[in-house]
Amino acid sequence: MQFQTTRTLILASASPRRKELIERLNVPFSIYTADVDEQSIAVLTPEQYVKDVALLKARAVAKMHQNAVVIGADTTVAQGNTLLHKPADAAEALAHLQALRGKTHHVLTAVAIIEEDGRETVFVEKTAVTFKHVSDELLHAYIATGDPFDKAGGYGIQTDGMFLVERIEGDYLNVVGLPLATVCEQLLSQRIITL
Ligand SMILES: Cc1cn([C@H]2C[C@H](O)[C@@H](COP(=O)(O)OP(=O)(O)OP(=O)(O)O)O2)c(=O)[nH]c1=O
Repeated sequence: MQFQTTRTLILASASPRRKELIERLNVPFSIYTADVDEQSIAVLTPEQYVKDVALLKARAVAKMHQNAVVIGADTTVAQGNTLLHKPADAAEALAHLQALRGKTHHVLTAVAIIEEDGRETVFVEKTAVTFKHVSDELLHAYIATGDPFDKAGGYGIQTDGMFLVERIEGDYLNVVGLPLATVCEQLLSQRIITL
């Protein structure tokens, strides 16, 4: 697909997955990131938390690039009201994956769009993911690949985490880090991109 834009687009993300997905729109964009303190955000509900973090990321970049449309995102894994962030070490990765094993959890990605005039739009997409009843042996082997550590919940559905997944309900790309179809729909509706 080839979309058009006359605006300056910035992706406020260091995630290689988000970069690859935004590239599929075939419009020019740049990447800038700013350090944010995600721990400063209070967790009221998983929905509110991801929205606030996505906004924090987008605002930190928009502050320095006021003539651009800035897109920020945050992906978080929620099991009920418990959030499972990126694991700090192998023990935490194992704890996350054992907690997710044989059950259904939700992956929430919030996308925040800040326009040149400061107008903010934020939305959340939710995908239900059910894990298989996998063995500890498989979990150890998966953790040894190093894949869990830069990913919310400690797995990547698009990488070897695929061996843990029984089924999903909702947008697959939302789990990978950006619900591209909804992002595209939103950018079209705000006339940030056109056909
Ligand atoms: C559950 C899951 C998460 N993830 C990734 C998506 C996100 O990149 C990451 C969650 O961390 P985020 O904090 O959302 O993003 P990030 O730190 O990678 O990048 P930035 O803050 O600069 O935008 O987990 C996968 O790649 N696959 C999966 O299956």
